Amino acid sequence: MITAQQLHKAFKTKTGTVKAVDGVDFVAEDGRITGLLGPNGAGKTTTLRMLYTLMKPDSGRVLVDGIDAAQDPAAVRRVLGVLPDARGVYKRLTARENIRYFGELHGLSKAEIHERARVLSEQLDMGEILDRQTEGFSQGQRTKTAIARALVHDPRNVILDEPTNGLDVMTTRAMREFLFKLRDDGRCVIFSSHIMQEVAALCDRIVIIAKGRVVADGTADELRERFGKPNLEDAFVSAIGSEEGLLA
Ligand SMILES: Nc1ncnc2c1ncn2[C@@H]1O[C@H](COP(=O)(O)OP(=O)(O)OP(=O)(O)O)[C@@H](O)[C@H]1O
Repeated sequence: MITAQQLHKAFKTKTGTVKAVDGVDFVAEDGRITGLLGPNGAGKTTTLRMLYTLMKPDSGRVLVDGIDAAQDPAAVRRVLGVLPDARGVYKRLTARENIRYFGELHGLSKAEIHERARVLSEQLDMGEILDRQTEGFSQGQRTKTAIARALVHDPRNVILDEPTNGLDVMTTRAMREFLFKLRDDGRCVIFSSHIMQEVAALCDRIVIIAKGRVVADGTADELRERFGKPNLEDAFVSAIGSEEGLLA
């Protein structure tokens, strides 16, 4: 379970201060897919970066399985798998070597790494690419490698920044199935997207973020009811107060 409590993060730029995240609160439960939905620049990536300990909040608290990320970031990382926005796959290594490297960083044995690579490559349909050097991989192949690498230590919590970004229809469908499987295993899955249809298709719970704040939070049905709209798209427009972000 991942809890974000009153997260704030501002960046100083040459032209002033940008409040990227301005009081974000939500709880992502186990066995659920929680989607952070918001237009470009809403603060999704910054929120996720604080959740996975890459960035310290100016104020507020992150708890992962009850562990305070500020007090014990290493323990948080052990129970977390992360697909960051920059996939960062090592291009001199094969996909399997990328997975192995992360497994070694997590202190897994050779046998454990071998088994996890087998299971993940099967689930992500990576058979043909597993032993290819990743240089020249397509976006989808890089994303799969980065996901397999992120999950090598079988974490209970999974955070994915725009996991279907740039994927074709078939790969997106396969990715959805994969995320459903993670959920059905009882994991806590959080992902971000600016594509409403994507979030609607995948999420049990939707957290709508605009201008660094949570403007609505609930199931698709709850959001439709709350805004008195027949479909999620209209509810989303009402929640964020404009049509920006719909033109995915
Ligand atoms: N390192 C930084 N320095 C300055 N401003 C930043 C930095 N990181 C993020 N921002 C600003 O914070 C705001 C939120 O950015 P963030 O990347 O979190 O949004 P996002 O919701 O993930 O957007 P997108 O859908 O476009 O990826 C934006 O205005 C962005 O320009």
